[in-house]
Amino acid sequence: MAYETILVETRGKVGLITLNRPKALNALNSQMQEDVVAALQAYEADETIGAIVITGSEKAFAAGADIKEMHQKSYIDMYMADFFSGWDAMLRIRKPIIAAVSGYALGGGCELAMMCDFIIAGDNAKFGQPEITLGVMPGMGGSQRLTRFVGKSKAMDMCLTGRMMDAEEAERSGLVSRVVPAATLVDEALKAAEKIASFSLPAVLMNKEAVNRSYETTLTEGLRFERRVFHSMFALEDQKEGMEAFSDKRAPNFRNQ
Ligand SMILES: CC(C)(O)CC(=O)SCCNC(=O)CCNC(=O)[C@H](O)C(C)(C)COP(=O)(O)OP(=O)(O)OC[C@H]1O[C@@H](n2cnc3c(N)ncnc32)[C@H](O)[C@@H]1OP(=O)(O)O
Repeated sequence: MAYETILVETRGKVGLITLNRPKALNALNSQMQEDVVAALQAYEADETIGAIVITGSEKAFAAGADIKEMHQKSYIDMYMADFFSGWDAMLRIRKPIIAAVSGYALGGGCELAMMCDFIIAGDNAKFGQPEITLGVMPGMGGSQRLTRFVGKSKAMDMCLTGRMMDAEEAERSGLVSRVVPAATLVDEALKAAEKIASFSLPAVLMNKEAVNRSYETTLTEGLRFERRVFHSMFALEDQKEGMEAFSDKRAPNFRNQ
């Protein structure tokens, strides 16, 4: 399938989506939202794919929602279109998605990265929620997800001052899982995705679901959910294979069953 605003390549069991509006620093317009969601849904349906990486350019993962597309819209335009709600489809993707962030991840760019399952940052990455400088506030989840990642104090600081956080601070604050040299960012993200894709797909999906559940429920309910899902994994052939392979001192051969 051809996309207008992204490049899509398959590398073995990994889907790689590259945001591709370089002249606008990958500003996220409605077309890009449609393209990214469609590509993710295609990878979700593709049985050969075990994990997905989303990346941008060296200068910008994405410099935010497209201000030029938005700025003339009225309240009723935004409300009736439920503007940005198209991104919610990303949350229904069950396969893991890694954001590989180089350069600017601002506003909607930071929010898109946070919608992924984890973020690997290049050492040149800069994160921010600068909406306050435009007279608005985050609208793709920044005020909620950033607060969960980095805590109230830093999230307030970022949203109220609009300042950027560099890669080192982002790692220290828990926003990103690791920082790597910008030159090797995509390779490192692909390596992580290949590792995930080498495991049992149902086990991967259940791990993702359980970690995400911790954001939505109490500790008691989350622990109960984890135990039930863990028990259910003993119905998988891949559980037998994984544990037998350990005992036999050989590599497991997972069949996603
Ligand atoms: C989703 C919500 C609700 O949360 C809201 C948002 O996301 S609002 C957007 C938040 N993002 C920003 O406010 C960042 C805006 N961009 C910048 O501040 C700067 O571009 C920069 C600091 C990231 C980089 O500066 P510089 O290197 O000087 O490049 P520029 O010349 O400014 O940009 C190059 C080119 O890209 C266009 N651009 C950049 N960001 C956006 C954007 N968010 N929307 C639309 N277009 C953007 C910029 O206008 C330039 O294009 P031309 O004007 O030269 O055609």
